[in-house]
Amino acid sequence: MLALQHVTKQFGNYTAVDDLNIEVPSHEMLGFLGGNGAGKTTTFRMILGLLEKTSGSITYNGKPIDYSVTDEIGYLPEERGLNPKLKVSEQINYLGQLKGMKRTEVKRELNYWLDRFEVPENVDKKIESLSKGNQQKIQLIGAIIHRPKLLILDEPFSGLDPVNVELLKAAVKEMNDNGTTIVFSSHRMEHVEEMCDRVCILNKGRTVVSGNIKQVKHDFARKEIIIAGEHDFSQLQNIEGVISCRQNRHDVRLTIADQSVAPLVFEAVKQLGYVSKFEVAEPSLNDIFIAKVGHHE
Ligand SMILES: Nc1ncnc2c1ncn2[C@@H]1O[C@H](COP(=O)(O)OP(=O)(O)OP(=O)(O)O)[C@@H](O)[C@H]1O
Repeated sequence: MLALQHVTKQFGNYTAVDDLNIEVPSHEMLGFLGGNGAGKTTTFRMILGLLEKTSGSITYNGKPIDYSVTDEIGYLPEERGLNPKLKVSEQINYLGQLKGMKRTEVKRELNYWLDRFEVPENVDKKIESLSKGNQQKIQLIGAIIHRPKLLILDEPFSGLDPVNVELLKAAVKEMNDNGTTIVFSSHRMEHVEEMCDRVCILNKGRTVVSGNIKQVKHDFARKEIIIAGEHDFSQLQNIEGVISCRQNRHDVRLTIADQSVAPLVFEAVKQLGYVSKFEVAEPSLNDIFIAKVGHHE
């Protein structure tokens, strides 16, 4: 279990992370969301001991994180740090040996991941000759080469095309299925929604939402109603408790203040006539993010 209790980080008078509490049980995956400057990278750096916290406690399996456990941890930093002049095999060998691996082990793992990421031909190429997306694959391989028990990924899927996003997501999911505890930051709500058990949303250093994603959605009072039919539904937005009404190409989506508004909307829709769909759905993480943070950059 990774546990952060009352963690605060101040840079001078500026509080970048404010009284943060997070628990990630072993084998679970936490999605760490927040706008630009919310404090995600600062939190990761404190977990890894790269940055001193101002106050609070950070423990992994009940103990402070120090050099005795760093070999169990993998980290994909936001500022990618590969040496452009090295060959892929040299770079990964260097990182693997820092984690105490033998050359033969590194070679076996590297070949496995290069195959998984569909770039086995890159093994002897210089990093600087690879595309940005392929460099990112190598950087991720560097973070997971030693099969860490705890994996911290700062924006692992940013800047990738959709095919490569899927490849890297599948790898991260595989690590989690094999028992690795994972924390990753993202600006993409749907990645977190799809992959994680838990979520923590930060806004200006403070937690605005935290917990099991199903529970967070359940507890969030607002719901979404999806209606499909051939009528003009615009009058529905006049019903008390309807917060917004969006007409999409194939359906209409209403945000309602809480579940009790749904029967009122249903009665009004019945008056209009036949509809092919009427569904009361849990809000998406995107809805929750926008409601709690106020915008989505
Ligand atoms: N070394 C530093 N000195 C002073 N302020 C800093 C330092 N590092 C970060 N900050 C500030 O702390 C705040 C949080 O930054 P951080 O990089 O943790 O945000 P983030 O959530 O990772 O943002 P992004 O999504 O844009 O990467 C920002 O206002 C940033 O300017």
